[in-house]
Amino acid sequence: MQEASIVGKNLSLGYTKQKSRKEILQELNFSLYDGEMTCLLGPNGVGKSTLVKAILGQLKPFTGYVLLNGKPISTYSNEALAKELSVVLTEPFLPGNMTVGQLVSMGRIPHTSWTGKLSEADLLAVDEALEATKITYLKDERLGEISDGQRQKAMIARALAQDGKVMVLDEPTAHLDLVNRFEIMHLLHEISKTQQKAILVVTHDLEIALETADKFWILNCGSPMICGLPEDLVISGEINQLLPGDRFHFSIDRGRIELTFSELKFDISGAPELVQLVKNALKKSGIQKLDSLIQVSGNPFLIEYKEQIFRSVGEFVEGMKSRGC
Ligand SMILES: Nc1ncnc2c1ncn2[C@@H]1O[C@H](COP(=O)(O)OP(=O)(O)OP(=O)(O)O)[C@@H](O)[C@H]1O
Repeated sequence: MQEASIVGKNLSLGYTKQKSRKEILQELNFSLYDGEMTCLLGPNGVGKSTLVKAILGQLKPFTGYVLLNGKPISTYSNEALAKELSVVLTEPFLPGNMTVGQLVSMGRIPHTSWTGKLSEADLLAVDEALEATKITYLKDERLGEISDGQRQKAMIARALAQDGKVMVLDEPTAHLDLVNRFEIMHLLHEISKTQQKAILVVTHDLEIALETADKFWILNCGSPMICGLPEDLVISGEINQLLPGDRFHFSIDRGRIELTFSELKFDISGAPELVQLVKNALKKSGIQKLDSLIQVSGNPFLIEYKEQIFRSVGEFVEGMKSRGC
């Protein structure tokens, strides 16, 4: 039986201004399981940060409750909460002259005595956190003199040193390049497994989340939150709730978001990945209709159309344009 450190029951969340209530999310039910990385996805403004605030005990629900280790989160003191919940927020203020080691040591604050002095156990926890995030070599570097990806890993190391059972990260990969985004998400997934932590990551990176997350929570305006295995949500088509309108869809075959070509009239034969590339190029160049079969083959790549051979997609598109298509 899986253990859930965080449970939400019948939550309705929102904000109160003067005496009027603005309800943002209704009827939320969820469990954040230990040893799993869950990604929270949804369009801008749907209420992801609002839900995170409720999970962190910073926003009182209109109705329902959040349980942390089986106890209402509202019954935890700030100190007790800091021992259970580690948070990595977007763009925190970090003094540039602080070293990575000092930042990670800050994660131990909830555990130190009033003197603030780090014990042997605290120092060990800091070293372990640096090691788990593979940044021991950065310990003495200043935050102002390392890359964004390295700084993000340092923030994760600080959260790890805090040693809460639950880690909540709000867009930890924002502003990072593709490789760093993959690396951070893989790292978080690895930590969830090796340290049996319940990790919640707010992200807009659908494709990387699909590769790395154990569970998805999908928020969409006006519909109930969807919780499930990413793979099941792809198979059921529920993943498409993240792709509003009909311009895009999620392709099961290719495991990625694709343009929907319903308005395009092409008859193309060949390997699906090559067909997709040719369709993309035709669509971008404004060609919507070709009346004969387009045959695409690889090794060597060529396109045959009305008995004419084209050796690249560019050559084909130019050829079609010159025919006035
Ligand atoms: N303090 C606040 N007072 C009143 N309304 C708020 C407050 N904070 C957020 N909102 C509103 O709640 C809604 C959800 O905002 P929230 O920040 O939770 O969305 P989000 O999904 O995290 O968006 P994003 O992806 O852009 O970060 C928005 O309509 C927003 O205007």
